[in-house]
Amino acid sequence: MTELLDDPRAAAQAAAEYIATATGVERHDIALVLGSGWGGAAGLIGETVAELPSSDVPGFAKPAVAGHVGTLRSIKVEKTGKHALVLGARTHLYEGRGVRAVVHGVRTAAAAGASTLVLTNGCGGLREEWPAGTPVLISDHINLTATSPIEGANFVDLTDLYSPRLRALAREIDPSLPDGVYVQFRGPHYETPAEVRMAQRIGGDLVGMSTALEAIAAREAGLEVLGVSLVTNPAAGISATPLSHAEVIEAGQAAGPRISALLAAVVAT
Ligand SMILES: Nc1nc2[nH]c(I)nc2c(=O)[nH]1
Repeated sequence: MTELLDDPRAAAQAAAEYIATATGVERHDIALVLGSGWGGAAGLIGETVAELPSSDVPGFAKPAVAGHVGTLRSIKVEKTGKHALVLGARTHLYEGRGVRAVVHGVRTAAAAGASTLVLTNGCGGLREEWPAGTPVLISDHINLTATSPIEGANFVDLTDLYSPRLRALAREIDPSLPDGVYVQFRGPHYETPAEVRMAQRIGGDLVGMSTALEAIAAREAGLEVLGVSLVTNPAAGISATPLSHAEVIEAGQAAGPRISALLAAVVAT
């Protein structure tokens, strides 16, 4: 049986056409993927024009957990009149749907007309000076997934993949934002303390299970990318006293207003 994603380009086109019809918005200028802890940002970006279950959009996953339906939101940015497409549901590589499914949302955003992509995530922090709740601008990544969304002899350059222009703009809004290198592991297990030490030694500052593959696909599609991580926990072995899950959730929530305001300001520029 042929799968829609057997032809990624056609699948993205079909998804973009579905979104244009379902939302009544012909073209979306900017797309955002909201990771763990970033959900509150959508409400600050502007007025929701339409919201639809991601699972209704061609190529997007059916809800993994019954009742847990991710949504796509079309938001009109007040200040600029631009249209933002907020992808509330992310497919992770560890779900086993393949790398085409992981980057389908990014390719759909490009097909929908976006020229800018904001990728956010929750992640583990490798620096003791970055407690849970610290937002970090991704300056570069290390892809430890051993795969790529790019197929065939298409040797895409990834220099400045995380736009220096957009990072400078974010830092004008919040000068205290540090830069960090994000290391994507496949997951779903967390890293061992030895793997965390390895990630530090090879130049990583953050560890996660998303973002790098999406950013590569975004570059291939010609999108300008801003990546922002929210440290939600010290990575394994970093902190002598591991946070409880409740403390991790609390730290993420406490950071909510600051990171939501940052995203809203970036989108409105
Ligand atoms: N790989 C990895 N992903 C994460 N996501 C979150 I939230 N915390 C972590 C973490 O410590 N490691």
